[in-house]
Amino acid sequence: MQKQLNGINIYLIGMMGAGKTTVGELLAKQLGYRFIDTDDLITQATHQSISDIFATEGEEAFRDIESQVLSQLCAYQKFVIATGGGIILKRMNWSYLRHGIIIWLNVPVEELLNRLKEDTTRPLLQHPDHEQQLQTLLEKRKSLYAQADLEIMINSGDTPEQISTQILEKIPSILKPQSNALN
Ligand SMILES: Nc1ncnc2c1ncn2[C@@H]1O[C@H](COP(=O)(O)OP(=O)(O)O)[C@@H](O)[C@H]1O
Ligand SMILES: O=C(O)C1=C[C@@H](OP(=O)(O)O)[C@@H](O)[C@H](O)C1
Ligand SMILES: [Mg+2]
Repeated sequence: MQKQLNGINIYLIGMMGAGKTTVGELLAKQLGYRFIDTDDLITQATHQSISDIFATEGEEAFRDIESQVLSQLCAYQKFVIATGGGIILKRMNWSYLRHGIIIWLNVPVEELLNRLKEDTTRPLLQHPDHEQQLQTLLEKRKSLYAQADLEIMINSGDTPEQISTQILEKIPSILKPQSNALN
């Protein structure tokens, strides 16, 4: 598979709680790729938690930093990149994401809710009604997530290992044949 990928990066997109970070780490191991999470890069670059950035500088400032971090990743190869759930919002980010293979982890709200019920780290989930908040965000974002190269439908009970395997099985179907323009 690595040979077929020819070093191209893999970007995981999807709602908060979709498993981008969890599945991404596994997928990287199976591909012999390195793993990176854009939120981690942002925290390292700013020495602030994501929540603190939202609280002190606001969401727009966070989105600008997120975009800068993403733009720098284009220079690298052989990475599985777990993105933040809102990375699809900025049109400019798609020009960076399109450097790689974009995979949407599509998880139903009830499963997201189940996974995030104890979560206190995500600033956009501080709304008292988590289900309503997730539903509203997903409705706004679904058409953007759907622009991914590959959609992985995930159901409750699907393990990270099963999802990673499913991704590996489906990637060949979206790889463009290597052009043999020189022959
Ligand atoms: N396939 C899965 N099944 C059950 N729980 C999962 C699965 N993938 C991730 N989780 C859990 O869901 C939460 C969010 O996972 P995470 O990888 O941080 O998602 P994201 O990066 O998309 O926000 C974590 O508690 C994680 O352990
Ligand atoms: O959905 C979003 O807008 C966000 C998702 C978070 O990342 P995860 O998707 O890893 O939770 C993080 O980037 C920030 O809280 C904003
Ligand atoms: Mg994450």
